[in-house]
Amino acid sequence: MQFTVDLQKNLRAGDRTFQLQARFASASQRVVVYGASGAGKSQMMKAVAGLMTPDSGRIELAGRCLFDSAAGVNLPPQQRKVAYLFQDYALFPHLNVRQNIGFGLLHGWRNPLARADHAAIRHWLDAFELTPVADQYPHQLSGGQRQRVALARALAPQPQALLLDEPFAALDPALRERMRAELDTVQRRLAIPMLMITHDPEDVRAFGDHVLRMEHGSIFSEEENAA
Ligand SMILES: Nc1ncnc2c1ncn2[C@@H]1O[C@H](COP(=O)(O)OP(=O)(O)OP(=O)(O)O)[C@@H](O)[C@H]1O
Repeated sequence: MQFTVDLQKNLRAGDRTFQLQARFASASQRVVVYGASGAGKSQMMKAVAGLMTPDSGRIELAGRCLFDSAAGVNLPPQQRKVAYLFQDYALFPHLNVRQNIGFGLLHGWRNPLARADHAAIRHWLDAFELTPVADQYPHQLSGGQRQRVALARALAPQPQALLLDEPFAALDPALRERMRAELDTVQRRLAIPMLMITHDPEDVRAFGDHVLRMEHGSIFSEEENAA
């Protein structure tokens, strides 16, 4: 199995409660979970990434246990070896493109400028055609360039899985199509397991080898297509 997720979490905000009961297993490398706003998709992703601790359950990625409440396992996010791409890309505004990509690789560096020309950074700059804008800052980039920087930064530390939260939501339609094609190529080239949450049917069509539907905190299986 590439993904085994079975988690429970009771979320409370004031007198409102939300019960997350996400359960699925997939042998596919491209799993898409879709559902309306508020269905619980982001909370599930946070649990997989280690940014939210479920009340109980078990999470495995490619046979590696990340969380198991019964066994007392709860790996911290940095040990999970997953890349989490947020909707808004969350690039560091005060770091240029080269430094943003290098951040994950050179975690804890004291002087970003001195160490930023690492061979791996050059590789990713090249792979995503970002070399011409390597010294520019996020606010000086187009939406597509920002998305490519975020993807390069996520992939640079060679994660074992890619988690994507509405990765194209902020892009205009033409760019969205291009970036979908780009992600499609990159995922196939690296053969990296990918879990995407979205409410866009086009994402489901493009990446849903295994499609799951989420409603009111629970997951329903839809279909598993040949890769
Ligand atoms: N920290 C929290 N405490 C309590 N409830 C929360 C918390 N975070 C989210 N929720 C609730 O959990 C539910 C699921 O939220 P979540 O962000 O996972 O939905 P989503 O499916 O990702 O929606 P969207 O597509 O809009 O991002 C919502 O009802 C939300 O109000």
